[in-house]
Amino acid sequence: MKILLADDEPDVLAALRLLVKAEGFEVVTASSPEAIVACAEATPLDVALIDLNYTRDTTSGTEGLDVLTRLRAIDPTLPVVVMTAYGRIEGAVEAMRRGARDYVQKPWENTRLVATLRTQAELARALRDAQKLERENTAFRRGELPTMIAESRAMQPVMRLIERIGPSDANVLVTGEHGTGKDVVARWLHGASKRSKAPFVPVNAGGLADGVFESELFGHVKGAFTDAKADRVGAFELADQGTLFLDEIANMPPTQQAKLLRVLQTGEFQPVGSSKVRKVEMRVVSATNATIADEVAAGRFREDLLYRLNTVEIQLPPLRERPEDIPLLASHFLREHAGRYGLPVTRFDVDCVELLRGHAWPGNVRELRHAVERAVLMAEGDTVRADDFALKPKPVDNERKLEDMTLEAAEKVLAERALARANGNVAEAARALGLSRSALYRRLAYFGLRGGA
Ligand SMILES: Nc1ncnc2c1ncn2[C@@H]1O[C@H](COP(=O)(O)OP(=O)(O)OP(=O)(O)O)[C@@H](O)[C@H]1O
Repeated sequence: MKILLADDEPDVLAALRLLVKAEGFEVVTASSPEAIVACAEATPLDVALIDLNYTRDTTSGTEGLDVLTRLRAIDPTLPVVVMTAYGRIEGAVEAMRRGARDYVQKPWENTRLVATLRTQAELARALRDAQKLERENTAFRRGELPTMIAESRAMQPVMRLIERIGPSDANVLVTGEHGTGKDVVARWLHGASKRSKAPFVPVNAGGLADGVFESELFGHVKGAFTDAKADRVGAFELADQGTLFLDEIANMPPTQQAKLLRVLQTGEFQPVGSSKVRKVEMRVVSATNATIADEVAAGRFREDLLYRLNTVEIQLPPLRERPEDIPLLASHFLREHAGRYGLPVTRFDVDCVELLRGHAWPGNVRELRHAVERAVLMAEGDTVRADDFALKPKPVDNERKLEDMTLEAAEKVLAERALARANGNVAEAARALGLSRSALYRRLAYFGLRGGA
């Protein structure tokens, strides 16, 4: 989570920075109204903590209030918390009237300040997600399915399974490493089901603090807790008749697992602070990158909850096990990013395919997507070249690949590596390979390689 801290006193900024960094926030700082605005324009933020007074006008707080108005214009969903000096509550009241989400008085109390910032960031994230969801659900209602490229042999059984169970009501657990496309599969399943006119609601189930979990899933009523300034509809209610997508389920703490299980068993829940029981009906698709059977065996994940979730399990292979999809995915991402940035890039140079297929892709499809995005931005003219990718050769992968090579190809790779290690000195490389210098020269000429000495 990214936070902007703004104050004109360097000591205050330093103390705040230390405090929130230790809590896992990523920090940017500003010490003038202009810098605050510039920062908010340049970086996506989760929350801003701004002082109301700056040197030009140290006590009235009007500079801070102006900044607040400008921040609201840049991004109305950015939660702003204001700081005032002790005893200057009027400024805080006016700031709240102008859209600040909360205020703290100096000297602040660390625990409370951090809790306020975290709550505001999480609530704002939920609001932003809801807006994104609305846009996506409009696409589902039009009958659109997300693009899913899966031509490789390893993906064929997966695709057959997805197509067969898509229209059914079965709960599905999607497993696979980070970035393998679990989210895409969940959306596809929803889009292909009879529920596609009802909402698809994703929840990062593994990333919610206890205080936010219930509010996020079950909603709350106004006044249920200090920050509950209005009623909030939870994910369960939003997903009624549709699909609830629970991501990162293996990271849920035991208390949350128990609460989730209860609702899945009964279909009933109560929003926080309400005594009214709501009843809902939905399909649940969940996802994890952990080996969930191991989590159950280790006692970290409830077996009865797993049975509720994994009526069908879909295992997505990592990208390195489906290299045939790499060129197709790369072309798809090239079109996407060229379109997004309005660039005339239309093709890859031939070397690129070899480069991309040879990379190990520990971050899977997401890493490939980012790599293509960068390359599209770097490309000159209409063609992406191998140099436009910032891919480092992966020694581990080369080792593995030697086994798949013909003897001649492996010999060439070994000669290249020996030369590289000897900084191009043929005599030294020959010694390392156990060849005479002239024998290595002959091999190099044959392979079209050149030694430097
Ligand atoms: N088969 C595919 N065809 C097209 N795009 C894909 C495919 N698989 C993944 N992507 C794209 O790759 C990116 C990562 O995919 P996604 O978010 O679905 O992965 P994930 O497994 O849910 O990741 P994480 O475990 O980190 O949540 C997304 O931008 C997604 O659109």
